[in-house]
Amino acid sequence: MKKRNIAILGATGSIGTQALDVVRAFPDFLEVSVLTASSNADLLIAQALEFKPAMVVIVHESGFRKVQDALKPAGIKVFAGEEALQEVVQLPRIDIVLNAIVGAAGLKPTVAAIQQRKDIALANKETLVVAGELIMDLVKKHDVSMLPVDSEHAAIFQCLMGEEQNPVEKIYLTASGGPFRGKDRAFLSTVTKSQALKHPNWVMGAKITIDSASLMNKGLEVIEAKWLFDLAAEQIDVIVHPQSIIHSIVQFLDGSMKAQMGLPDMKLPIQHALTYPLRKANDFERFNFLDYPSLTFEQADSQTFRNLNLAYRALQEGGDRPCVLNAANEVAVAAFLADRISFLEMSELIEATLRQQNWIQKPSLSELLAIDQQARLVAQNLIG
Ligand SMILES: NC(=O)C1=CN([C@@H]2O[C@H](COP(=O)(O)OP(=O)(O)OC[C@H]3O[C@@H](n4cnc5c(N)ncnc54)[C@H](OP(=O)(O)O)[C@@H]3O)[C@@H](O)[C@H]2O)C=CC1
Ligand SMILES: CC(=O)[C@@H](O)[C@H](O)COP(=O)(O)O
Ligand SMILES: [Mn+2]
Repeated sequence: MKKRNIAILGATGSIGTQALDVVRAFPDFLEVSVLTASSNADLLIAQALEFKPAMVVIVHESGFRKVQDALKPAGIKVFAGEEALQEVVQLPRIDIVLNAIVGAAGLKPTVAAIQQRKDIALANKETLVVAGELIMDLVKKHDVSMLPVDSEHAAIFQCLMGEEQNPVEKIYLTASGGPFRGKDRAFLSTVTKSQALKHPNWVMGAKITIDSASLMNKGLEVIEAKWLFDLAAEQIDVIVHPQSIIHSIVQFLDGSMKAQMGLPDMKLPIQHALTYPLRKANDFERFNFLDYPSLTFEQADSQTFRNLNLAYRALQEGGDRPCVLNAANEVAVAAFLADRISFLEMSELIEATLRQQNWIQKPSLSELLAIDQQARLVAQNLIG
């Protein structure tokens, strides 16, 4: 069987390193041609020496010399800078681009990859939050596959397989509830970043872990689902499921529901996207029902965790609102991680940024990129 050639953007992160575990599990099927990192030169060098890609990118110029010195003798081309991300995805031999960059920085490489007719394995949910309508139009225009890696969306995608003739009544995105599930606002007013960084079920990068704690992750996922599956906001519901075993659910017009389940292990959705439509045998740990005698469900507490409703509102208002929401959230999370604002101040900052930004109804890609930058400045100025 012909090998599948992949580019991994954000190879040094949580998704990127797990994607390389998946590649290690299928050496006869998957091969890596591009690896990228932002600044982690040492890990990028180690990965490149193991996987022998044709090209690597280190976004921060400061790491270029070190990476170049280490990889040039191995014949690996090294590039630096943000623009290089859009160039390396164009390598003709690449079949599929796994975008595991964090934040809106993932948007331009996704666009470049689609324009070069590469299939996309998308972990970078911010791509669809910022520019979902434009991205899905490009996917159609260039006739590429958009394969979700985010666990909930990978679950919905799998539930929809074989159901092409059957409209969806609604979907339920499951949410763990994060480390502060059941807590009130008085409790949240004093939480620290080390508490917020302890996700109950998943080990992930810092930004998404804070988003999970604030329920913004689920808000971003509602927007991501809208564009991936062409649904109305009213068709997307969130249900808290603290065990993170059921990864999401589709309900059809007859009331019947399909759910996808498995251990909380991102290697499963990553493998699904990289080997689609094949399900290849692996030796990853299997789920044991007796380890989980009870799977439970609760209503999301959107009074305490305001981000979920902010995301629904941004989706319903449309236009540039999800882009502004995302930019303000990225600034808020970075400020919380830098101990500059408190946990609850994150939602306040996002609300204030949304209030201060003008509303554009049908922004182009270049307008969205400009709005993203403006919203970041507004949010940063609000922090002071
Ligand atoms: N982790 C998970 O389990 C899940 C993650 N996701 C989504 O996947 C994406 C990646 O998440 P995760 O792996 O946790 O994040 P990490 O922070 O662990 O990794 C991010 C990766 O992107 C690189 N990077 C960071 N900033 C930039 C930038 N401005 N330009 C280019 N590259 C950059 C990092 O490089 P360096 O290491 O050098 O800093 C790193 O390789 C996010 O959108 C997240 O929401 C979705 C579902 C689950
Ligand atoms: C693994 C994954 O897909 C994450 O997005 C996860 O869902 C985060 O957990 P929460 O349900 O707590 O947001
Ligand atoms: Mn998810």
